[in-house]
Amino acid sequence: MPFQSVTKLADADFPTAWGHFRILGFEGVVANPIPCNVDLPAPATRIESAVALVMGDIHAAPPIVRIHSQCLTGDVFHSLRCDCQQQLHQALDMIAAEGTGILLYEQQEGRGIGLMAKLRAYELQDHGRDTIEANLELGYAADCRHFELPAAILSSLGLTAVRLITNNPEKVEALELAGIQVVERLSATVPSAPTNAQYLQTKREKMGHLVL
Ligand SMILES: Nc1nc2c(ncn2[C@@H]2O[C@H](COP(=O)(O)OP(=O)(O)OP(=O)(O)O)[C@@H](O)[C@H]2O)c(=O)[nH]1
Ligand SMILES: [Zn+2]
Repeated sequence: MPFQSVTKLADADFPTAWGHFRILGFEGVVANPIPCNVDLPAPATRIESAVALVMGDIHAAPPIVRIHSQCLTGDVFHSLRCDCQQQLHQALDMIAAEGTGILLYEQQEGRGIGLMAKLRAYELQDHGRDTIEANLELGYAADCRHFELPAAILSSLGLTAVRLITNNPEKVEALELAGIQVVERLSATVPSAPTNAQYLQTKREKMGHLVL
């Protein structure tokens, strides 16, 4: 999906529990976005935003990168329905251990369907649907995300090669397509729990994620 523009809007000091980062804010304008829901009209343009947490010298060698999709329920409320919060913390632990790396936090809540639709999908899952079936029943694609904005941000940071923390082959493909070499894929697998076992099984069996 082509971007009309990708702009860096802010670059500030950012001390955290994991160490010292810079926090960068980016905005991208997408022209003629493909609608994600069959029942909703597509706007002429869509604005996407993402945050980059940058630690250390990211140009000395291909840095560790995590592209993390927003999950309010997991990241903020520590939900046990998914593995997002543990993945977020694991990635920040890995970056802190190396003293360098980038966490891209992109606002594609609920695999791009938005928070309210994700909560409605949870309701359907409570009645037996898996994550994909619930999205489809609400008129959405199984996964509405695309990863052009994170790729464009990495390019704008002057990177041509990274080590990517992910189990999702689509993220690797998206970066490679954008001319960013993924020289290593680092596993984003975290221990499963009874509350997220079916969620992880669907990712593995129906979405092709490399969850061990
Ligand atoms: N639609 C929908 N989205 C969900 C659900 N559970 C979690 N999500 C969203 O899924 C996104 C995370 O995607 P995942 O498929 O778990 O993982 P990934 O980012 O593709 O892959 P990794 O890089 O391996 O973590 C976040 O935006 C969550 O809000 C759900 O039941 N339904
Ligand atoms: Zn989550």
